[in-house]
Amino acid sequence: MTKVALLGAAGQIGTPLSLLLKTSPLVDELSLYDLVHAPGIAIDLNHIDTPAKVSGFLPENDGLKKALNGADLVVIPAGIARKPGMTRDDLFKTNAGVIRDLVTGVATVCPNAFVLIITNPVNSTLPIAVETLKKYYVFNPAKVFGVTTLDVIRASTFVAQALGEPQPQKFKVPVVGGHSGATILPLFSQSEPAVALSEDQRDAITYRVQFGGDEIVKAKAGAGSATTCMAYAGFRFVTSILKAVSGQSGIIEETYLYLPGIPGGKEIAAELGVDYFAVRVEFGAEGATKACPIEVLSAYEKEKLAIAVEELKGNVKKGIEFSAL
Ligand SMILES: NC(=O)C1=CN([C@@H]2O[C@H](COP(=O)(O)OP(=O)(O)OC[C@H]3O[C@@H](n4cnc5c(N)ncnc54)[C@H](O)[C@@H]3O)[C@@H](O)[C@H]2O)C=CC1
Ligand SMILES: O=C([O-])CC(=O)C(=O)O
Repeated sequence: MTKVALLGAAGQIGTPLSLLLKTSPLVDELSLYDLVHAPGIAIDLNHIDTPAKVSGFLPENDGLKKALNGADLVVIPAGIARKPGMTRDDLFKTNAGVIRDLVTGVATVCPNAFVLIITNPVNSTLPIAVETLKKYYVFNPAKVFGVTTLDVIRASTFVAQALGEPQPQKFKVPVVGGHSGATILPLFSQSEPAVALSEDQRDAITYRVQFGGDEIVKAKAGAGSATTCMAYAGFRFVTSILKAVSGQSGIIEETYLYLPGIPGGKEIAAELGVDYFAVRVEFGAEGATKACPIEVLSAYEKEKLAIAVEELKGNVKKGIEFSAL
């Protein structure tokens, strides 16, 4: 029996993600939690003819506790989203406290669950989640992740568009670093299959992956940021983890995590000089089993990597300092 809890379920990501999770054969129970509307969304979803049983909770009457009770995996898109003119870091003031409070719930109710943080700024909210779990002595580095799957999906999509290739999923492009602007680093030199990009194409696609979020924020003109593509990305990551948990081998996804806690991660963190970084990660039944080395970079990528690391250091520090207050 696998129970998934979705916190922030009534939001623009939460709603389509709850639909996708309801259709998953890997999910037996789905609990939805939000400040608003979650019980109604649960009833709505329960009219779908798939086996997963959905329940919905609001904060009153210990709703968070009930939502988390027995959860194997908790996915969190709760908090506020960007409007034009805002950076992801501008969300910190509101979302830092949201993550601390919700993860405190995880630490006390379902401390062994996987925890997937979608809420921005992920570069800082993941360290907050980790520090919160550490306070309760329940942090398991193999199970706590910042969701960066959308960056990977964008890299495949945009490179395929640039090359006029009809099957975007054919391109596996590692994306390392963090999840905002210059901290996002797609490694087109390591694309499989290999891609021959002109310098102009490489620069333009790298920029578009780094700032793809802004493209949507601008186009939505105040109505929010990436939502349906994020629900798709979040579902892909949840599915990969649940497949690995169910015994499937060979599962690899990029994710932003606390590297020193994972086999292979300590070396990468020492080399980079930062403990939190997205890399390709191998998954097994108990979570992350290996952080894959970043491999040989082009001169262009090396330059971008140094910029990403510097910016990330500040983002990580901000999250850790918040948690120390
Ligand atoms: N990691 C990634 O790649 C991406 C992350 N995001 C981030 O995901 C987050 C959610 O985005 P949207 O769904 O578009 O926002 P939204 O505003 O539509 O939904 C957020 C939901 O969270 C709920 N919420 C707020 N505080 C809460 C709390 N303390 N407990 C429970 N629920 C709470 C709200 O009631 C709302 O239903 C944002 O921070 C956004 O920046 C968005 C796209 C991509
Ligand atoms: O840009 C935003 O605020 C939402 C996001 O993280 C993305 O689209 O990658």
